[in-house]
Amino acid sequence: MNIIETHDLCKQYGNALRVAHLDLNVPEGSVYGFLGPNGAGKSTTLKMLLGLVRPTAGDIRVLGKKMDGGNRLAVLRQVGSLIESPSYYGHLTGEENLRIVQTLRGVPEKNIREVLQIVRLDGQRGKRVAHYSLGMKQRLGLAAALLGYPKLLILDEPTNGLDPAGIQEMRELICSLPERFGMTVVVSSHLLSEIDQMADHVAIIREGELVFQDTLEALHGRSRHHLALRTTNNAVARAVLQEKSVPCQEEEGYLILPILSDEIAAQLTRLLGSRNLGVIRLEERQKSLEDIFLELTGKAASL
Ligand SMILES: Nc1ncnc2c1ncn2[C@@H]1O[C@H](COP(=O)(O)OP(=O)(O)OP(=O)(O)O)[C@@H](O)[C@H]1O
Repeated sequence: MNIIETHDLCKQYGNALRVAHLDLNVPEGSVYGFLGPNGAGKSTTLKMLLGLVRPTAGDIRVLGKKMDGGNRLAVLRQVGSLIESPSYYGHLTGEENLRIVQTLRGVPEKNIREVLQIVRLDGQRGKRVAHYSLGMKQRLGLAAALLGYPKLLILDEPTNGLDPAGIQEMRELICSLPERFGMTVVVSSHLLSEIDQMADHVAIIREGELVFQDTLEALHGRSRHHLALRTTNNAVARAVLQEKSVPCQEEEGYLILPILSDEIAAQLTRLLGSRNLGVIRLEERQKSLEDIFLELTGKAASL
């Protein structure tokens, strides 16, 4: 079952279609990484899922219900979110801040202690939030999102601005939520490496359009092995390969071929030698996830 389904979801700002015909399927119990370069439309999409931005066109179903006027509030009661920097009262303690949210949401008081423990802020609960580090503030934001033990958690770039230790901690926390509490987590990022370490399903968007949606495993499956061949005359070598029906394409001075058995590779190098071609390099390569991200989005993975 999919906990979120969108169909033909669009958002237009001025004349520009910033989110274009998105069909998203978020499986229940997954950590669903929503990946794309800056400005690709991630925040706009997540805000539409939460009813904070009105779609120009398309349908959204969350927890099996269509997100329209009648259902919206009932659905959102089962959804927690952290969008942009969390807001808080700096002069109040972490616990006092959570008490305000707890009262507004009408959830049991005992949840405050529990979520403070989950985000490992129980030792700092009496400290004023103005004196919290950025990582602590971010964890407090997550605690507020967790207060009602939502079925679905939507987090927009939750590791933005955190130091490496804070990032690692947030990542571990997010990964643990489906198993510990049966939650589904949608988490956006512009960093492939981050999604690679957190998610089991991935959607990649580019300029508002979905360019990939599948399991993380399927994304890894795209990083195929291949052979790279460099000879003293690639143009002639290419013709020889064609004669032998070996598909190849030229990339930066190398002929790129599919993986061949040792025996066929040996035959091929002998044949090239017999045509007076020297083999300078014959190496096995694998496309990295970064290469795939670049192919899909036109942007480097770390942008
Ligand atoms: N309220 C708005 N009015 C006009 N244009 C907007 C508005 N909100 C977003 N946009 C534009 O829509 C596009 C997508 O923005 P969005 O914030 O959704 O991207 P993003 O993928 O979340 O990027 P980032 O990682 O930088 O936050 C951008 O070109 C942005 O300028």
